[in-house]
Amino acid sequence: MLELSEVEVVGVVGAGTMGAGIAQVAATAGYDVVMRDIEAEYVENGLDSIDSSLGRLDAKDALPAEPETIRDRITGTTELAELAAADVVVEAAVEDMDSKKGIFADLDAAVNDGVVLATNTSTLSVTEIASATDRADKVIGLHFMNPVPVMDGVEVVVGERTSSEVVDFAHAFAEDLGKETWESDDKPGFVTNRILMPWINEGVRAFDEGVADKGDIDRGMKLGTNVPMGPLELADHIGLDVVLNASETLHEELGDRYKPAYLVKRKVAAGDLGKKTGEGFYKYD
Ligand SMILES: NC(=O)c1ccc[n+]([C@@H]2O[C@H](COP(=O)([O-])OP(=O)(O)OC[C@H]3O[C@@H](n4cnc5c(N)ncnc54)[C@H](O)[C@@H]3O)[C@@H](O)[C@H]2O)c1
Repeated sequence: MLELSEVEVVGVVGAGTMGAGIAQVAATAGYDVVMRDIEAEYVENGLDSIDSSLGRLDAKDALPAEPETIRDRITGTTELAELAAADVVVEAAVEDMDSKKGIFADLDAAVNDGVVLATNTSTLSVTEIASATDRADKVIGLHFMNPVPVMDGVEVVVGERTSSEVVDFAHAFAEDLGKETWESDDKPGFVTNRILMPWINEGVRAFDEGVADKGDIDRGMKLGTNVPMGPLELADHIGLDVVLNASETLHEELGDRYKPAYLVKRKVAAGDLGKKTGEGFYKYD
């Protein structure tokens, strides 16, 4: 299934922040979507967040169809077997190698031979994930950015065995979802997180070492380098647990310049994970 014109059904694994976003943009582009999570409650939460997001976009006249029409294209399920209908699958489950390998082995058995299996991993090796399947040539990274319906970019990550046809297909598919793409080799952190994680950790260390107040660090980077969020704000937005996990993976692979900042570890230990828990470097209502 390497012709985009033959793709009718998009499978999505995981109905969390990213899975729900990917399901939403695929349905908005006109595809039927099967979104699978492990518990009915997680599926429902994912569908609720899609409803809210579609409602917000509709209020801004930013949808190509009625929100109900788009929403009706999405089927939520806990059944792996329902993914058998998919012509391409994007996995957006937990960032853990053993889990991803288990999911890819299951997908490999569940879907047709020609189906491309993409992972939304932020930092894990696409090649290693692909090794859990008998179709490593059809496994690729499609690294969507958060929030998926809002962010324009998708990083296409090429594994050791990914075929050039699958790379072309991945770019075309992401573009059809309204995204612009860039390509990265399968090296730790790809382009984005390899550069972003040390930037965030350095911002946290600068704060910890008293270089400036946290507000001044964020304002300095925004006004000084034209980024929309400074490092501490962005860390809160991403989730400090996610930043720590990504930094630890990169540290393991790339050495000491990727060492997570101490304050990130301490905040995660305290349960202050950023926006999602109401407190990180800043407090949220
Ligand atoms: N959140 C971000 O900013 C962001 C950005 C880019 C990439 N990513 C990557 O996307 C992936 C998902 O991240 P997220 O933030 O959406 O996580 P999340 O925790 O919000 O959602 C993950 C979902 O996957 C489900 N899940 C776990 N095992 C599963 C299985 N076997 N089958 C089906 N569903 C399963 C969980 O129940 C959960 O609902 C991760 O690999 C992450 O690194 C996240």
